[in-house]
Amino acid sequence: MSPSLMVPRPRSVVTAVSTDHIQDLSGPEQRLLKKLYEGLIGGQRASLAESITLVETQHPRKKELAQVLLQRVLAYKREQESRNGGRPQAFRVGLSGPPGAGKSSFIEVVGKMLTGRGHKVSVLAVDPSSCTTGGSLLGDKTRMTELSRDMSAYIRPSPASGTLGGVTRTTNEAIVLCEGAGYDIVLVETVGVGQSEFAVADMVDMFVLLIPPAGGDELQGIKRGIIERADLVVVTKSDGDLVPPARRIQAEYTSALKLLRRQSRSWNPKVVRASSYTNEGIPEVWAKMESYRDTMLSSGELQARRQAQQRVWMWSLIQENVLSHFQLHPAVREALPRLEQRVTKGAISPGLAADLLLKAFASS
Ligand SMILES: Nc1nc2c(ncn2[C@@H]2O[C@H](COP(=O)(O)OP(=O)(O)OP(=O)(O)O)[C@@H](O)[C@H]2O)c(=O)[nH]1
Repeated sequence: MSPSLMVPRPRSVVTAVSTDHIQDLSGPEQRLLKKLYEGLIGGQRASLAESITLVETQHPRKKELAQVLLQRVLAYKREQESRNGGRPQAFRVGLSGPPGAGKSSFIEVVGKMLTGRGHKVSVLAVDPSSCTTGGSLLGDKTRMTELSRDMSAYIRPSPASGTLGGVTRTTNEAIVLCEGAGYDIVLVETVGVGQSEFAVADMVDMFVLLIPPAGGDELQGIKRGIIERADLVVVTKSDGDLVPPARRIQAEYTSALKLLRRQSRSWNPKVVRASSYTNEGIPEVWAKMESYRDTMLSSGELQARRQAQQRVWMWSLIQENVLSHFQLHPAVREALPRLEQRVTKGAISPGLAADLLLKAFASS
């Protein structure tokens, strides 16, 4: 993109973030940020919840405040990490699977096991249905009832509205806030619908696919592309009558994974079975996750993955922002309906229309 097409950033954002200060913030704003920051790093759930609400806001000034808060939390996390020899302190795990795969039951038992072992666990949801329909695949029913009562756990439903891009951004930011609040395990849950799985795979250290032990049609919804992204596949509900089909699915996925391109030089994706009802296989699943983390940390791949994710995240923010500036630009808005109509009728080529719109955008 030529420099003339670049969108100037609103000045106030630049000032607020780069100086992190004080002269730009009013007294009440400073007090609010101080209260949130101190509460958050003190591990208070109410402050964490309020901080996540702040990053989810659409309000322009509050968005700026959210960025200031994030900068402070990031600085705090960097300090903590450098004390930890540069190793990330938290482990981010993405969990996905078709509706009814047993995700919430799985997260409930794994989450309880982990808090029982002294971990602090947060669960964030990315629900693409709330973006498109305003309804929700993940949020409507009561899920993870026990874990939600656990003081060492924090469960946050998906933001109720916005584009997938917007939800992705706020989830990325919510991860940072959870880690600042001392949650050492962050689980990001999504359903296997639309692009949300790929978005989640791009924001975590490890991506886990949950597959129910049912054949045929129910598995049709699982995209090949997402299986390639899985570091671990868990065949759920492996109990009672479901053990034989669970074994069969395990064998099928094990051979399917062998044919796929490896994502990591040090880790081979595995397929395991577990039951949230009997708890069988649950400690083993966690042991595999830990072994993944140790392997990827010692090979340096985990750190490299995070660095790459930061870049991807930045570029997707830029794309989203540039596009919305473009769409809101007065000259573009004026020319767009007529040009769109002419393109649809075949009067001019899409390329020419795009050029004209970009010129209109760049010229004023
Ligand atoms: N037999 C058996 N059933 C299970 C197990 N885990 C979950 N289920 C059942 O499977 C159904 C779906 O479980 P959920 O945990 O709600 O699945 P989910 O993937 O979170 O579902 P959505 O919220 O629709 O995305 C429920 O009826 C559960 O009781 C299990 O380990 N064994």
